[in-house]
Formats: sequence, C-alpha cells, structure tokens
Amino acid sequence: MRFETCISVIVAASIFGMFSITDYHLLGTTREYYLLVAMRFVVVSLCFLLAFVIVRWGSYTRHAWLHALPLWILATGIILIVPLRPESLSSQVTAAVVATMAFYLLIPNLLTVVTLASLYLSIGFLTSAVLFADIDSVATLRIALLLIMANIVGFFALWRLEGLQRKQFVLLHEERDQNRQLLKEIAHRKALEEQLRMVAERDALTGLNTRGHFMKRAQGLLQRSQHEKVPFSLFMIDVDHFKSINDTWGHSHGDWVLSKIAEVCAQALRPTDVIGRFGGEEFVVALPNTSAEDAQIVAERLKKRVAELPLKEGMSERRLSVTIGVAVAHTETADLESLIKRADQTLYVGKRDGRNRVVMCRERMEEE
Ligand SMILES: Nc1nc2c(ncn2[C@@H]2O[C@H](COP(=O)(O)OP(=O)(O)OP(=O)(O)O)[C@@H](O)[C@H]2O)c(=O)[nH]1
Repeated sequence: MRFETCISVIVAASIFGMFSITDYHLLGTTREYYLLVAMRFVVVSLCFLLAFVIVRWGSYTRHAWLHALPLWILATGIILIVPLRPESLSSQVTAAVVATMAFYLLIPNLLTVVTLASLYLSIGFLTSAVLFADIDSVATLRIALLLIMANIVGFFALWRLEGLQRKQFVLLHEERDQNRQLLKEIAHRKALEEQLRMVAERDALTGLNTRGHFMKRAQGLLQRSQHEKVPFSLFMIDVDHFKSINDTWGHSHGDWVLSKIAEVCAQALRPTDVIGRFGGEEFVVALPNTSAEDAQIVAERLKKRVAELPLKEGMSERRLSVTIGVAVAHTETADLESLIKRADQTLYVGKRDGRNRVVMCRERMEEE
C-alpha cells in the first residue's frame, strides 16, 4: 500500500509539474507564468517529500491521513491554477474531473478521507471558478454538475470496491482460521498416533518393547541372521522368587524392582540386541550375530549386574537374582516361536535346578 501510494503520488505530481510546458505556451514569460511555475514547484516538491515519508513511515492503518495529504496538496494546486490561468477554464474542468475520479480510485479503503479531499477539490475549484474566471450561472451549473457526477461515480466505485475487498478479507480470515484449525487437528492426531504407537510398542512399566513389538523386531533380526548365515541367540529371563518381593514389600516395590532389572539388562546389551518384557517378571532378549559362547558370557553378565543391583532402603537383607535360559539358532529353518519355546524350557530347567543361574539349551548344543 505504501509503495503503491508513493508511486501514484510521484506520477500524479510529475504530470502536474509537466503542465508548466503548456503554461509557458499559453502565458509566455509573464508574472502569472512565474507564479504558476513556483506554485507547481511547491506542489511537486511537497508531494515528492510526502511520497518519501509515506514509503518510510506511512502505515496505512495507523497514518491514513498521511496517505490523504498529497490529495489535499494536489487539490490546492488545481484550485490555484484557476486565478492564474482563468482563460483556460474548460481544460482545467477536465483536469478537476479526472483528478476527482483518480482520488477515489487511487486510495482504496479510505472512503471518508478520500471523499473529504474530493469534496474539497470540487467545492474549492467551483468557488475559484466563480470568483476568478468570470463565468455565468449556466457555466457554473455545468461545472457543478460535472464535479457532482465525478464525485458520485468515484464514491460508488470506491464504495463497491471497499465492500468487495472487505468480503474478500473476511473470507481470507475464515480460510486462515480453518487452516490453523486443520493444522492443530493434524498435530493432535499425530500426537495421538504417537501415543498409540508407544502404547503398542513400549511396556508402560519398564519402557521395554512389548511382547508383540519384540516378536516383530526379533523376527526381522532372525531372518537377517539366517540370510547372513550367522548365529542368533535368544534369552528368556525370569526374576527369582518375585512373588515374595511383592508379598513382602508390596506391588509398588515389586514394580520398582522390575523397572530396575529392565534398566540394567538394557544397559548391559549391545545396541543391536533387542529386549522385551514378555509378561509379569519375565524378559526376553534377541541377540543377532551371537554364538552360544558369547551368549553365555552376556547372560552371565546380565545375571551378575542384576545381583549387584542396589535395592531400596528396607530391602537390604534381600539379594535379587534371575534365571536365564539361552537358546541358539544355527539352522536356516529355525523359527522364532520354537526358539522361544526352547529358551523357556531351558529357563524352567534352571528354575528346577535351584535358580540364579544361566542354562544353555542342550538341544541346541547337540545340534551344533
Ligand atoms: N509388582 C508386579 N508384580 C507382577 C507384575 N507382573 C506379575 N507380577 C507378579 O509376579 C509374580 C510372579 O510369581 P511366580 O510366577 O510365582 O514366580 P516367582 O515368585 O518369581 O517364582 P519363580 O519364578 O519360580 O522364582 C506374581 O505374584 C505376579 O503377581 C508386575 O507388573 N508388577
């Protein structure tokens, strides 16, 4: 808006200044001519100055009057031409009519401000014509009617334009609101999806993979190991005498113990290993590219870390322990379900033999 006003003012003022050429042809180097040139110079200079001010500081909403000021200056210039060149009144009437229409069309959305400037031009011009151009009543009426017509046409054109622009503005805002609403909804849905994914994939108590998610990830790892022809190991880990922890200190302590065991186990594994909570106090670990010997070392390490876990105050007389059943897949036909079953059976051998131990699946060893 600032830029448009600035350009319009500069163009209008330049055209106003260029009329000095016709002034010279009409008046020659007379006193009136010099007065006219001086007046035009003042008007053009003021307009250029205002154009500069508008482009720098002329906020259209806060300083609307600044945008209207050049209109008043140009109107004053047009009014002042009449006493200096009264014999060319007819061409000045045309200029006044064109200027009135231009005022309405060049400054949008400021109907009151523009109407006042245009009325000032029309009334001032008519008064000046009556006072200085020596016109009869018919000519006065003709000029008045022309100016009234220019004002009415300009006023209604701007009024309609303003209405349309307002409607467009409202629609634009509605559209923006809807878009904002839509973006909010999308973000909300994404957050919900993320929450759902977390619920489906992460165990709420320990933060480990849920059984379903573990199965999915372990299946992928097993297939990859089989494809690359590298060994794949699987642990089933069960906390020993966990029921008595719950019975002695309550479920909240039991929960705390579970989350601590999950934490140390997860920390003791490689980033490529996958650990999940299989249910209750049972955990499962998939170790790709891990031989039976390496798996046993890792399982012993887990067992040791759990045994070293510092317990809560009041639980000090108790030491934690886990039993781990390890199964290893070497053949390309081994499937995850049967591997888990074997590790589970091995775990129960360990439980039967006194707990707090790592037991390797014999069946697998023999197959090897
Ligand atoms: N606090 C807590 N307890 C759980 C949770 N899930 C299962 N349990 C309890 O874990 C206990 C498991 O008991 P059992 O299956 O008898 O096993 P155990 O006492 O560890 O005995 P062994 O495995 O034979 O050494 C049960 O009392 C369950 O209620 C849980 O999320 N939080």
